[in-house]
Amino acid sequence: MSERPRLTVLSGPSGVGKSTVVAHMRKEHPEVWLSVSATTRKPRPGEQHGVHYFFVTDEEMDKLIANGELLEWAEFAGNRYGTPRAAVLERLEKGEPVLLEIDLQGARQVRGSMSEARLVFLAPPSWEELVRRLTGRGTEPPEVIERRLEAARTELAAEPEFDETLVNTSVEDVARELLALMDVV
Ligand SMILES: Nc1nc2c(ncn2[C@@H]2O[C@H](COP(=O)(O)OP(=O)(O)O)[C@@H](O)[C@H]2O)c(=O)[nH]1
Ligand SMILES: Nc1ncnc2c1ncn2[C@@H]1O[C@H](COP(=O)(O)OP(=O)(O)O)[C@@H](O)[C@H]1O
Repeated sequence: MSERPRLTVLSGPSGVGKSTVVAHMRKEHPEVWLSVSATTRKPRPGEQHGVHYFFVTDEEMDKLIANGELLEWAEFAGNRYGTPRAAVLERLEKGEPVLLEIDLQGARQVRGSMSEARLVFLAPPSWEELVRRLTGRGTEPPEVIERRLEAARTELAAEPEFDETLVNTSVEDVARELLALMDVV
């Protein structure tokens, strides 16, 4: 156990399996606190306000940004996403392990503002497998998938900026590796 649990950032291209890995990990370790982001994206079927995201309007997002309420924020594939600052700082103060699942631009901002953060990159086993997962998820129309794959090329190229890389071949293995990196097990 380290003296003070650090902030861990998990990033990686859309469709690589971030949500799947995090959900698997938290099933067995609910003490890992996952920040709930605000987003202007519309909810997918089954997504709940306050659980998966805080779904906000453009005006509400403008206010969150203007009031300095976000630790970081970014525009990704046509929508804005941001991490509510207060909740993260509160958990870190209490010494709880904190996980942010955010995009590359957000990860860079956190690196700049919180030097103790550990940045973890989740990589696909191959480009073809990433396309298969993103397409197979069936949550986005083809033009949105295209946009996300375009972003994915930039994100994959930025992998060397991260402290650690985990390849998502097996959800179970990656979840275990992530827990170990977070000093939870
Ligand atoms: N910068 C930033 N990115 C976020 C935040 N929340 C989610 N994201 C990222 O935004 C991207 C799109 O998320 P989403 O629309 O849920 O699609 P999915 O990751 O493919 O399921 C992903 O890379 C997320 O990690 C946030 O608060 N800040
Ligand atoms: N290790 C894996 N092997 C095969 N399929 C996976 C794996 N991890 C995730 N998936 C599948 O890939 C798709 C995208 O995963 P998701 O967790 O939504 O990605 P992200 O949150 O990174 O956008 C989902 O259909 C999920 O079931």
